[in-house]
Amino acid sequence: MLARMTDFPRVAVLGADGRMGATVCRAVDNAPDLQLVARLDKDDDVASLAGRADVAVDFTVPSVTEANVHALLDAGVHAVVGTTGWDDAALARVEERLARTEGLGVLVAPNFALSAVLAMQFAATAARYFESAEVVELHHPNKVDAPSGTALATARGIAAARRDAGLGEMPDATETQLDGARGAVVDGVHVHAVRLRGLVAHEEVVLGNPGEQLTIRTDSFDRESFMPGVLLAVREVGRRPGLTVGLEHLLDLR
Ligand SMILES: NC(=O)C1=CN([C@@H]2O[C@H](COP(=O)(O)OP(=O)(O)OC[C@H]3O[C@@H](n4cnc5c(N)ncnc54)[C@H](O)[C@@H]3O)[C@@H](O)[C@H]2O)C=CC1
Ligand SMILES: O=C(O)C1=N[C@H](C(=O)O)C[C@H](O)C1
Repeated sequence: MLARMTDFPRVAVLGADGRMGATVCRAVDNAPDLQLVARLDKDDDVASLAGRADVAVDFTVPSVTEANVHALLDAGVHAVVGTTGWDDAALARVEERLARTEGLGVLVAPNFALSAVLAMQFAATAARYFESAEVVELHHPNKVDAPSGTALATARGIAAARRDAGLGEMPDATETQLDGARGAVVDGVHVHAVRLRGLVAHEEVVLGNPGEQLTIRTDSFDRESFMPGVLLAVREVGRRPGLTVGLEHLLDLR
């Protein structure tokens, strides 16, 4: 059965007992135009949502999120996904699955906070003008993946912009190092991950030229920062059949 978005979409949350899932449940509950109809966590059956939910929001763990999306599509439910761990192959499998199902939409976004979406955009815009660019992400110590999905997307955006501009490798004379001292390398961009009690989700992009530096920084001090973006995606996903990657497409930024 295919979900047809009503005026008051019925929303399910996957990962409802988690930090993000619980925050999303509260946000949906408080939204006058949305109905929270199901809170699922591990061991709950996604197939049970068929005919009961129009949209499901997935904030679970990287190891299960793709399977959840396929199960949601089987159940005829649109999906909004914030969970990290998506690579090109996983996205391509979902796109291929969507091509066989008219009318369903999936939106996957590495970050739903406006400041983070803008920071990624600003970093990609600035990248072509600087010799050097590195990404430092800083998160709470309960995070299970490193680097963050946002940092991966930021680094890939910087790398693509540098490639388009014909820039070569960044200057780096390092000959010897302790393992990890220069961070992970994502498409040629160094990415550093800090885990610190007290933090929520933060990222700094530093870009350097001789004699000058540009710093672009985004801070989510509270998970509330992700909620306007999540709710926007919930309201819009049914109007966007197929796969959408990134909240920027709903914000008219690209
Ligand atoms: N895109 C964005 O704006 C944001 C993305 N995230 C990402 O969202 C994900 C969740 O983050 P947190 O809420 O902090 O993690 P968390 O560990 O607090 O919550 C994950 C929840 O998923 C549940 N879960 C595990 N397997 C499941 C399954 N098969 N079905 C249903 N539920 C299952 C767990 O029991 C837990 O309750 C992470 O990948 C994180 O990086 C987090 C914040 C913002
Ligand atoms: O785990 C988190 O907390 C976050 N995860 C996402 C990521 O990995 O980019 C988004 C945000 O940084 C918070």
